[in-house]
Amino acid sequence: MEPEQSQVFRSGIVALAGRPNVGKSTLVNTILGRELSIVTPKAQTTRNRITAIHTMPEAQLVLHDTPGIHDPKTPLNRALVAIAAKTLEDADIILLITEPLEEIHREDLQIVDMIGKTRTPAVLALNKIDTVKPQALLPVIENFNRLERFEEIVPISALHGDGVTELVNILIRMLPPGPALFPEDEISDLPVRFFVAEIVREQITRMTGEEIPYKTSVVVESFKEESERILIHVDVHTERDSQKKILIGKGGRMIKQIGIAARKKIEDFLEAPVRLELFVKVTPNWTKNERMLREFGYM
Ligand SMILES: Nc1nc2c(ncn2[C@@H]2O[C@H](COP(=O)(O)OP(=O)(O)OP(=O)(O)O)[C@@H](O)[C@H]2O)c(=O)[nH]1
Repeated sequence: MEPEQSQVFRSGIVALAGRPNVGKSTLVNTILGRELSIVTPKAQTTRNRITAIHTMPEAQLVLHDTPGIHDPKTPLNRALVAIAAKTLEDADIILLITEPLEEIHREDLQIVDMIGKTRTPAVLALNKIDTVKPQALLPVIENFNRLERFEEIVPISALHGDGVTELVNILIRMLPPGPALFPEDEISDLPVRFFVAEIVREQITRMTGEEIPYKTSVVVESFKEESERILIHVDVHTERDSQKKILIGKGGRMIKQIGIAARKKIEDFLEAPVRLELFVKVTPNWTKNERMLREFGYM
């Protein structure tokens, strides 16, 4: 007997694209049902490509984060735009996430332009619908429909979960048939080091405000499993002495707080006791220097 359509297992890669703060991390967390990626109210915390894997009985979704599309003036931005273009091209589906604004945001149009240069089918998730009246949605949907780039436009609230199941079902239907790309118990193919760095970054963002996180790069220098606990040595690179001072704080108070909060989260994540050592360093021009961008994994 031929298997029914619904019995065919599907799997593939979904590239998540969207401006900072539209709710990509929140959506990934809602889909996965646990806190895996980093959610903060500050923009651009997900600078590297996060891969999250959601395995269901009938399908496996591999979610790739696409870096924001910036004016490619600096080497860092050029590297990010190149990664973005490749992520979109390599995916099975592009999922653009945005908010219901009266007019389409300029940066969304840039992403739509990039989508047009790929052969990848695209879906639009209109997030944060809990923040607008239902009648405000229709004109927004029409604006995006006119671009003729999206196979589906799905209103959702990533925060409250509305529409997320529908969205996932649409994505599953669009995936090619095929076996799971990753073993079932694997949530992410990114090394633990990456998550450790993201957790430290998140705490820096939470505790220092807008400016500092953009100017820092967090690198896990070593990760040793000892008998009693895991010893982790992390370097936080800043561009200037003034930023280092803010990060360290009066009498070392700031870095201590960041370290304590990050350690707790890392322990929750690894389910093991951790000793976290944070070192703040001044590495001038790290965002401008291509060699260092490569070293830090941005290229
Ligand atoms: N009201 C409302 N707020 C939301 C919704 N989804 C996300 N948010 C909020 O929007 C803010 C940004 O969400 P994130 O998930 O961090 O956004 P992001 O797109 O991953 O941001 P970057 O890491 O900067 O790319 C957070 O304060 C979320 O709580 C939603 O459906 N409704």
